Amino acid sequence: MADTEPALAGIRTAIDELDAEIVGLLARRADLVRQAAPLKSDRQAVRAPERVAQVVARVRALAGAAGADPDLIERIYRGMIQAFIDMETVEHHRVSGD
Ligand SMILES: C=C(O[C@@H]1C=C(C(=O)O)C=C[C@H]1O)C(=O)O
Repeated sequence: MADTEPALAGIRTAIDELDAEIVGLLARRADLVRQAAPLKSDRQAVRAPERVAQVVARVRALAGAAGADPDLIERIYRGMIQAFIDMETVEHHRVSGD
């Protein structure tokens, strides 16, 4: 069997480069989500399920256009948004005491 190590190393280098971009984008997204916290009335408003549905529908369409699997992208987004909701809930409690 051919030596697969160089190919795997190349893939991992490319993944590392993308992760640097993704983390930068996630930091910007987290900052925006944090700014939304004081604008919400209560915990239900923090969760905003109708907005989550809107975001998921939009990224599924973007995934399709980009040649990615919409189901995979939805799973990633639902996990990410839940983490942001947890963070926003802590921030909402901090600023409103609710
Ligand atoms: C940032 C918001 O708050 C929450 C986080 C969302 C997100 O990460 O996209 C979407 C809706 C809310 O669950 C918002 O209401 O827009």
